[in-house]
Amino acid sequence: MIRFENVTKNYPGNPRPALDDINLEVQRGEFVFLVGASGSGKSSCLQLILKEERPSEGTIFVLGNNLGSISHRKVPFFRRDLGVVFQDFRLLPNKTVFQNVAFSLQVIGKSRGFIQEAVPDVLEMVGLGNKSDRLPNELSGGEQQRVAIARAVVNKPQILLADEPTGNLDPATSAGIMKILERINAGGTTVVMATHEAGIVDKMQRRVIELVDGSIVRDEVRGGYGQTAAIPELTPEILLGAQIDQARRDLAEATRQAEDEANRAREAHERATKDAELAGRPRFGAEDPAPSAPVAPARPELSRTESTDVDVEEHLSLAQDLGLRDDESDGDTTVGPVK
Ligand SMILES: Nc1ncnc2c1ncn2[C@@H]1O[C@H](COP(=O)(O)OP(=O)(O)OP(=O)(O)O)[C@@H](O)[C@H]1O
Repeated sequence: MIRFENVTKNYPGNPRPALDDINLEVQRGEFVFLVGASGSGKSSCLQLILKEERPSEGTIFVLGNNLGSISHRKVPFFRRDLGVVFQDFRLLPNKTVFQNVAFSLQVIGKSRGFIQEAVPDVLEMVGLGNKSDRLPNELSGGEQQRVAIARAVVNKPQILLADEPTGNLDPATSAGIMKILERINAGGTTVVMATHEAGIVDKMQRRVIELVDGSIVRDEVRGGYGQTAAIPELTPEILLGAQIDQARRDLAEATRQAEDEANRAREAHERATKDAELAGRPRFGAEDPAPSAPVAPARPELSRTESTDVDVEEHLSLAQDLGLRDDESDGDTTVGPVK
């Protein structure tokens, strides 16, 4: 169903490969966790499966297609058999729950009748049958993710790719999301999920593929999150702790020096005032204040994120994110099926 043969992925400007000579095979109906520290190559794997990125070396087969042989025009068709779920939901904010799910079917040219039947079914399946008229901002994070899952599976894809789908959710809500993904998998959909969540992986006891620096270091049929995936994330924290301690010491030393300097200046000022008084000279005027400790320069203003209007561009880019539109169709503002 998914096969990587000696796949290496290099990104421009990055001397180390994101994926380094990977070989893996995922069978139909499997539930696979991709685990590993940040930067280990999990998202790159998913992007390669979706043909969002091309391998620098090696060959990838998905659903019997050699991805290197699929032309750009055919990519949207290929992606119809793949559903995608992201950590940040990526819902259209001004569309209702129903419209968000219907969107992915409209994009691929499904009939009105099909949409009217399929959308309520899938919303029922994710437990949102009674919320189809709500807008995304009227839903909890877990509910928004359920809408995103409904949108990903409404067309019954053979493969569901999930990139940190529980990353923004609390443990109880995440457990609900995992139940839905399990149900989708039980219905025959192959699920590949990248995650950092040890608790979920340990509880599910499914296949675990662990990446370290772009290499597969573990591929277990029924595995847990493991120890090594966590070590690279802990190490920087330890280093960070040492750096914070050093920064504190540096700051204390700089403060002490500044105070010494201010004291010396104040003493000199007092001495000079006294000398002037003794010599019968005028005192220092108000326009000649006592030196004070240096003032820290003002911090530069942080730039504010610009708000963007919901418009055609947003719909097009969402269609691209969902793999329903070829991202190289410059100037083409339709999101319908490629003929
Ligand atoms: N578009 C890109 N351009 C350059 N380097 C990239 C790009 N995308 C990813 N990388 C690099 O490739 C490596 C793997 O990144 P990837 O996003 O696949 O890791 P990840 O395991 O999914 O990380 P995370 O858990 O933080 O999402 C990292 O070193 C990353 O900086």
